[in-house]
Amino acid sequence: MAVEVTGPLHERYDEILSERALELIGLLHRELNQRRLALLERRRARVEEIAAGGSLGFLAETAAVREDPDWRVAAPAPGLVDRRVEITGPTDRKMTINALNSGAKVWLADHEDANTPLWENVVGGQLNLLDAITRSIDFTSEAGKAYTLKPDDELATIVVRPRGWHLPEKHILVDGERTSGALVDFALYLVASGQRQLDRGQGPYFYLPKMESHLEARLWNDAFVLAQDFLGIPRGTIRATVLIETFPAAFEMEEILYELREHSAGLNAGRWDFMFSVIKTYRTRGADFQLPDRNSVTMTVPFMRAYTELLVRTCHQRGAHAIGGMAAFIPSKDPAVNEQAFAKVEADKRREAGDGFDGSWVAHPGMVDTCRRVFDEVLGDEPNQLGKLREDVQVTADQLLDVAATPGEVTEAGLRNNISVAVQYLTAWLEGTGAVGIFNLMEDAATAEISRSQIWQWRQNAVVLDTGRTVTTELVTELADEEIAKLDGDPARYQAARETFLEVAIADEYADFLTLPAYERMP
Ligand SMILES: CC(=O)SCCNC(=O)CCNC(=O)[C@H](O)C(C)(C)COP(=O)(O)OP(=O)(O)OC[C@H]1O[C@@H](n2cnc3c(N)ncnc32)[C@H](O)[C@@H]1OP(=O)(O)O
Ligand SMILES: O=CC(=O)O
Ligand SMILES: [Mg+2]
Repeated sequence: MAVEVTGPLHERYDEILSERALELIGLLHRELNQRRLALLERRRARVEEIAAGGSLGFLAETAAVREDPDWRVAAPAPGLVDRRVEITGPTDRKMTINALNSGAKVWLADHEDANTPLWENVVGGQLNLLDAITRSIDFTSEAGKAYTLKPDDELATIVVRPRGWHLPEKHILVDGERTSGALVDFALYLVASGQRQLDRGQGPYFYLPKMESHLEARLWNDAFVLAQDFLGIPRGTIRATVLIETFPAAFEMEEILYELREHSAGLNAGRWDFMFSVIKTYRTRGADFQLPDRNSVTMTVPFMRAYTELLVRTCHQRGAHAIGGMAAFIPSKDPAVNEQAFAKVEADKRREAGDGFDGSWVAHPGMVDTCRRVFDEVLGDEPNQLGKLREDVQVTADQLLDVAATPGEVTEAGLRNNISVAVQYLTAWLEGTGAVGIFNLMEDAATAEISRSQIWQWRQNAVVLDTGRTVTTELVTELADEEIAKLDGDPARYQAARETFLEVAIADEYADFLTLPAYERMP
């Protein structure tokens, strides 16, 4: 059986779904898919061990990698030396132009947390990237506003984030099997745009999400080697920054860098998925691993400090960039809210720059200047802080695991907020939009995962709220209906999201990712 495309073929889709791209997808699938599925199974086995009383920790079998002082990752590639401000966002046409023009050094072109893997987004996003790279992109809004790219030297470097290892792609089959969304996004970009990026003096660069172990990093590295050999481009051409955004990966940062060292462009502290993963991994272990209301878990609580400090030290010891995470505040039309949002983003970036991060993320073009100004002050004339080795940092496994030291309470307002955010986000996601502003915050797949996972854990732990009510299936269902009634428009619009929400927030069997059942509801 061959490689089959079952999704509709719209105008120009043949430029992305080329024979060569499909051939590469076939090769990657046949060589790597069994390993991918086995690694996903391994994730489940680890959660079961933890549920039975086990614990995460640094690995004995990889001690030699951590103890060898001599290895380093590859030197930074062109366009990735100075990464003081990185903007993230989906790859629709208007946002592609806005992000590239934003003044950020890097644009994380997102096919992951900020994207719904609707077929039209999967292929259409790649077309927009191709047009951006060939400088042929433009856009006119319904109101007649025209968008074009600024001159080359003012544009951000493109770094594409493919889907995580867990998501399938149902519109491309190999030998009758669904393919991996991660490998599809990777291969489509590499074949359509990789050489063009090299011709422009940069390269095919990626951000790799949601990995849980160094073995998953090895799988990516093997995909890179296979793809480079297939295309006849030198090994090490592809570069990848790995998001350390799962609890297990925090114990394998050094090993992840090592596996990818020839292709590595550093690590990023993906705080939102990290928080989701903490809840998910220890969800049945009672109060010691229970977090309070989502909005009260800041980056300065002990386990978050431990994780980010260790990340900077690990990266800089190995010559790799350490990139900070996303403050979810976005500009608001309300001046008081706006002032607070900017103050919070500034404080967040100031902490990161002071800790030694080489740059950080913003969710909105309006935040680029704030982040740049803060990093400018700390970097001076240097493009990064790779020389700041942070030898003062010593982080133990116990510090990484100290979730219990997080202050804060679980309130009914927090529960209602989680319900409303999750339902509103799922509604947008099912309609094809993967990032939205809700209650003055950026919400995406990672933040929605926190909301629904907290509810699952609070119900599991029968938490008593500040109002004296206990979190039960009945209470969550009742509050969901109350919160949906407050939303604008026809309540019928929220029905599919309500059903998906209840499935992922209170069903006895915990769904590994909310996007998995949601994807099955999509065409
Ligand atoms: C946990 C994580 O993984 S974080 C990374 C993943 N998440 C993201 O990337 C989210 C990125 N941010 C966004 O998608 C958006 O900022 C949103 C959805 C939160 C808010 O977007 P909007 O509601 O359009 O905000 P707003 O109306 O203030 O936008 C003003 C302008 O900025 C543009 N804009 C806003 N955010 C972005 C962005 N991230 N990239 C490019 N352009 C952007 C808008 O398109 C709009 O353009 P226009 O004036 O030309 O029409
Ligand atoms: O991808 C980033 C995160 O915080 O999650
Ligand atoms: Mg994430």
